[in-house]
Amino acid sequence: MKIRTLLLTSAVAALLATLGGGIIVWLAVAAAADASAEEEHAQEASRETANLLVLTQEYVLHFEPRAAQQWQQRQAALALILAGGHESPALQSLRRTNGDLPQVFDRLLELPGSPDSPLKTRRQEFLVDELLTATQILADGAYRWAREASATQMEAERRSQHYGMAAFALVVALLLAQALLVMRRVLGPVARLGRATAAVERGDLNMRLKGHTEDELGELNRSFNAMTESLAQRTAQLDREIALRAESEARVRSIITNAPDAFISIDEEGRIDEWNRQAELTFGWQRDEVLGQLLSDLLIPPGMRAGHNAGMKHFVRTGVGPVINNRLEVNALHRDGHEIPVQLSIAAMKNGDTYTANAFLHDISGRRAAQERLSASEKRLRDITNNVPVIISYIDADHRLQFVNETFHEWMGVAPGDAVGRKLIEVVGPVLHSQRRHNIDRALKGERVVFEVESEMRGQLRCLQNVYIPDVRPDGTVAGLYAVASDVTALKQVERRLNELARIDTLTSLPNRRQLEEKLDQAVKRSRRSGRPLAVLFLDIDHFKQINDKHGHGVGDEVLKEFAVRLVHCVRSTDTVARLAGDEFVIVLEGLNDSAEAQIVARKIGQALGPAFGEAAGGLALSSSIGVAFVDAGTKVTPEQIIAKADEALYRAKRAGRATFAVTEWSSDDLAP
Ligand SMILES: Nc1nc2c(ncn2[C@@H]2O[C@H](COP(=O)(O)OP(=O)(O)OP(=O)(O)O)[C@@H](O)[C@H]2O)c(=O)[nH]1
Repeated sequence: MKIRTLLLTSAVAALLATLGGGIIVWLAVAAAADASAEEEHAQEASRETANLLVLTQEYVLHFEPRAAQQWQQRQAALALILAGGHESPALQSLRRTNGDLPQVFDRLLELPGSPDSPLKTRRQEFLVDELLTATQILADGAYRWAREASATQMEAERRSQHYGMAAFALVVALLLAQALLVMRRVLGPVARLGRATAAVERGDLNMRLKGHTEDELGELNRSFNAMTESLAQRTAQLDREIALRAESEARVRSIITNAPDAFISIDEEGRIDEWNRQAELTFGWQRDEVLGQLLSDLLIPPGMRAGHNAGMKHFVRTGVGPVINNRLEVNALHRDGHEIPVQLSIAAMKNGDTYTANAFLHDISGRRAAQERLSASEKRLRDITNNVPVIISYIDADHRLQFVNETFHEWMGVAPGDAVGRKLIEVVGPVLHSQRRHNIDRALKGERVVFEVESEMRGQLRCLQNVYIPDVRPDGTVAGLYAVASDVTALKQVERRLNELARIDTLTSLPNRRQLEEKLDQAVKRSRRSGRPLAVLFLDIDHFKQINDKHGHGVGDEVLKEFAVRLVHCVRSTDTVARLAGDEFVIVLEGLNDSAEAQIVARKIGQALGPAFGEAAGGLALSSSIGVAFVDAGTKVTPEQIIAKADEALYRAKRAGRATFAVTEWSSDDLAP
């Protein structure tokens, strides 16, 4: 049952009981009052009857009229008294007795004052006696009535007291029962709830109440449990959030403390309220020294303070300013008075109606010095690149020129300002571009390329040695290429000359062994292509050693020179006459029809040597032995094999007595594989 219903029911019961008890008590009290009034009435009647009896006795002694009058008045008053009161047999008897008295008294009055006869005397005595008896009876009756009324009144009073006590006891009992009920059903659970609430207040959110009755306290218990459960969850959630926030704050503080940049925050008055470790390192002030100090006094150079303070005033009100949310480079004061270049980032923080600021300051002294060093280095590099006689350029992956030096300007006639940013083909033209395109592509694929190319630049043919170096990013992709082009035209000419010299016999100006090998190789290939045979004649001056020995090496040299000239005259211009070494010469005859033609040439040489040599050559007559190797167009032999065959034939000619020639006989073993 609901407590409210229970309390209401018990209250109604108590009320009804109290009401009933009250009515009973009231009735008892009323009865007692009634009995009391009756008792007073009876007492009064008793007193009056007693007085009447006294008056009667006085009257019957003297029979005075005044006494008679008083008796009558008293009797009438008694009649009036007896007329009231509760009807009862005793009262009715008293009324009757009192009502009979006047007749007796009147008869007594009717008697003369002094009886004059015994009869009268007797009659008077009889009437007196009757009157006294009746009055005495009346007095006795009134007395009894008074006693009875007094007993009745006492009984009524006692009863009313009993009823009052009983009602009081009932009310007390009911109140006690109700109190017990309240204690059992309300105060106990409320006390437990109070203890549980106190426990919750102390922070014990695991407190749960047992006893899930269906009354209000049961509901309250459930609500309390739900509330503590919710509180526990909410508290746990809050704890987690607080922990997360604390962790986040700790992280932020750690980041700020250990930030590589100086972190400074200022309040709306421009006073410092945060100063991290890097700020200490950068500006030389310790955190404890600067907290509460004006930023402008510590960090702003004197010349900038007025502007700073004006800007601060505006910023504090509006949250905006030229330095807010911008990255600027400014100068700040170090503790020792020197200025430090710093990169400044400021964020505004709204704080009620005003704004405060958080600033990160990064000391860029090192960077600035590095920039200056870099600029100087770049300038030096530019000076160098502009003054070296090579083209230095950078071509990006899109084939656009991103750098060219002054030499490029000089050779190509395009100023760096007109070349940078444009496609290479637009700057150098399609011809030069096509000469380089393949190698550019190779370099852009990551290959270091070195190549030579001859290009006409501003009407001048230049032989350029190019080095393309790929610009490889850390991830392996190629951003572009560095191109270095050196003009090796002069070098090439020297090289060509050296090459020629290396392939020419300096004494006779004939091709030497090296050039002979090249020319023979080409001749063999031509022979195969043309199908025309060729022949190689291997010549050696007979007894040349003796010329040297007899006439000296100078004469020997002259002999060799004139010998060479005579050989050249014996062959066609398309043939090759070469000096191998010492007095050994080789002639390559091309475009032959058969071996007979080679033999004809051999004989012709023999005849050409017949006349005496010039004066410088000592006027000598000499001869030569010749080995002839005839090579048909279809014969697959190598130049070395041909030379060897000719040498072999020469040996045979020497053996045959010199001043003659011998022709090679090829066997199948001689064929090249
Ligand atoms: N003057 C001169 N002599 C040279 C030169 N080169 C080699 N000789 C000499 O040429 C000579 C060659 O002699 P050989 O061919 O071996 O002998 P030879 O006397 O010709 O005898 P045969 O060849 O058997 O007839 C050597 O004495 C070399 O010193 C040169 O450039 N100038």
